[in-house]
Order: sequence, then C-alpha cells, then structure tokens
Amino acid sequence: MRTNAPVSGSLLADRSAQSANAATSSTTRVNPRPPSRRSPIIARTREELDAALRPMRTNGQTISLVPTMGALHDGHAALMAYARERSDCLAVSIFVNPTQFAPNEDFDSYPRTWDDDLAKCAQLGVDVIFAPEVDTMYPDGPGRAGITVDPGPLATVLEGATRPTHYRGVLTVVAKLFGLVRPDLAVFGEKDYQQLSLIRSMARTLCMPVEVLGAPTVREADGLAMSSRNRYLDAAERRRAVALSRALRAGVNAADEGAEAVLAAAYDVVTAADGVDLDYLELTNTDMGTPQPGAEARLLVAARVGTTRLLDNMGLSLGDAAVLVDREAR
Ligand SMILES: Nc1ncnc2c1ncn2[C@@H]1O[C@H](COP(=O)(O)OP(=O)(O)OP(=O)(O)O)[C@@H](O)[C@H]1O
Ligand SMILES: CC(C)(CO)[C@@H](O)C(=O)[O-]
Ligand code: BAL
Repeated sequence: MRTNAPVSGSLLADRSAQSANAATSSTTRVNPRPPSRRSPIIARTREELDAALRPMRTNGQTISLVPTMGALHDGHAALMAYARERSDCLAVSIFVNPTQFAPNEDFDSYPRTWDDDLAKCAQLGVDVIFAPEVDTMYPDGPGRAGITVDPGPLATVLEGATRPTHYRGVLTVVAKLFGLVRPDLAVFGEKDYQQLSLIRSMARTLCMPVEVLGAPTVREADGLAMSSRNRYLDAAERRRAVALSRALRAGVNAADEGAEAVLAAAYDVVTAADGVDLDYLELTNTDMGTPQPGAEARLLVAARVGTTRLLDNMGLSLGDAAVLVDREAR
C-alpha cells in the first residue's frame, strides 16, 4: 500500500464548506422547480455560450454550473437536480479535458456518448449545454496551456501521488469554465473528494465569485460508486469492484473505536478481495488534513480492478479513542 505524508490541514482548510453536510447547509436558496420542457441550448463556442446565457444574465437570473466529462449517469443527474433546485438557469459542461490526463492514461478511450448525454440533459431540465472543442478551451493547444493553476501541496498526495499532473489540469479547466460561464454556484460530486476540496480551495484562494457545493455520492444497489469508468469493467471485475465500498463501510462501522480500527477494518476487506490492487487507503479530516479524535473524518480509497482505476470515499464520525498508527509502519 502506498503511504502518503500527512497533509497539513491548515494549508488546505476550507472551513466554510465541508463534506455532505456542508452541501445541504448551504446558504443558497432552494427553489424546487420542474424541469424545463425546452430542449437545452447547445453552445460549442465561447460566442454561442455568451449568446445563450445573455438573456438569463440580463434578467438577473442565477446561473448554476455542473462541469462533467460526459458519459452521464445517475451521479451526474443528482448533481444536476441539486443545482437546478438552487438556481434559475442550469448550465452543464461536457468536455473531456485533455490536460488532466497523463500521456499513459485513457484520454483517447474515455467514453464519449453524446446522443445519450443530450437526451439525459433534456430530460433533466438542463437549460444550456456547453460542449466545446479542445481548441475552444485551449486556443494555443492543450500542450501549451500557458498560464495554469498551481494546485499546491494537496495535489501531490493520494490521487496526486499516482497522477502528478492531474489536478493542475483539473483546476485550470475548471477556472476557465468558471470564467466562461460565470456561474453563481457550481456543483461537484463528493465521489471525487480530493478534487472537490481542491476546487473549493481554488475558488476561495483566488477570490472567484462562485459558491462551490458538494453533493453526495450516488451508488449502485450493491454499493459501488457510480462512475463513467465503471463501463470499462467486465462482469467479473464488476463483481470485484464492490470491495471498495465494502471496505469503506467496514471502516465506517468501526468509527467508534477510533482511527486505527477504521483503517484496519477497511484494509482487511480491501486486501482480502481477489483481483483488487490497492493504491491507497487513507483517513483524513474533512479538509483532507490530519484526522482528529472525536471529529468528522473522511476515509478514502483507490484501487485498480483489472486495468481500471476506481476511487471512493465515505464520511464518518471518529470516536475519541483515536490514536493513529504510524503510516510508514503499515
Ligand atoms: N457517483 C457519483 N455521485 C455523485 N457525483 C458524481 C458521481 N460520479 C461522478 N460524480 C461527479 O460528477 C462530476 C463529473 O465527473 P465525471 O464526468 O468525471 O464523471 P465520473 O463518473 O467521475 O467519471 P470518472 O469515471 O472519469 O471518474 C464530478 O463532480 C464528479 O465528482
Ligand atoms: C471537474 C471536471 C469536469 C474537470 O474536467 C472533471 O475532473 C470531472 O468530471 O470530475
Ligand atoms: N472524475 C475525475 C476525472 C478524472 O479522473 O480525470
């Protein structure tokens, strides 16, 4: 198992918005409104996006954004419903962002399911779909992004240890999307918890006028977190993949006994599973710093099942008896 150096909570803290509860306790108004019956406007260029959003801006309507890479599933649908209830106009971006994929990763094979995505967006009451080409987002070419967002130390651990260039690409494209759409609020999934933490930190640190909200992870009936990459799994791998959420659940169930017990319980389940190659299993506080006894925490896991890398995480309340094992000793 990879061991990662502890991350300083104070560097990365976003105390204004944490975990699932933060999303539901947001100050944003909740405005249940039925899905619009109109088809979404499809904007492919910056000019088309401006034209699509101008009437909403002129009318003083609030705009929400759900950034995605397409291959939409019920997890994305939940983010859209969450955003739609909190805004007058819902924009969804569909863009497989090349700069967050390393050369050895799956950019070329990433699922692209435009017709199905469009039908889902129409059904979910999306007002505007922004689906740019690569050169619209990167006019000088994705390899020459020029000015990029430095994601800081949190981007070097956990996902960042395996994917060292990933979060620079994510934050750069999300900053661009925020600049283009200028949303009042943006919704991201807790499934990608480290990504959500980094985007919150970016918006706060760079004074971006957008409220970043996290929405809970949507799961398959057996507990597997929904993910576009689940499509890569064959039947046997799909059965094995449930080990990630089972491990997290075992950890959550041990929360009263403290941090050491949480990690041990989760570790036993994930390492006992055939064909599941653990990358990391870590316990953090809700800001992804060091977990504290008697406080809310986050248990995060990543593993390879066949050639597919999957991640998942769950929140828990740690018992007082928490003494962390030395990570290097595990
Ligand atoms: N199961 C889920 N529940 C809630 N939100 C999710 C879920 N899966 C993805 N999201 C969120 O949807 C947004 C778009 O993610 P993306 O398009 O990369 O889908 P994905 O399923 O995470 O794909 P991948 O398999 O590439 O990780 C992100 O904010 C992500 O956290
Ligand atoms: C936030 C995001 C859309 C940026 O490309 C992507 O990382 C994702 O889908 O999670
Ligand atoms: N949802 C995470 C996007 C990625 O893995 O590139």
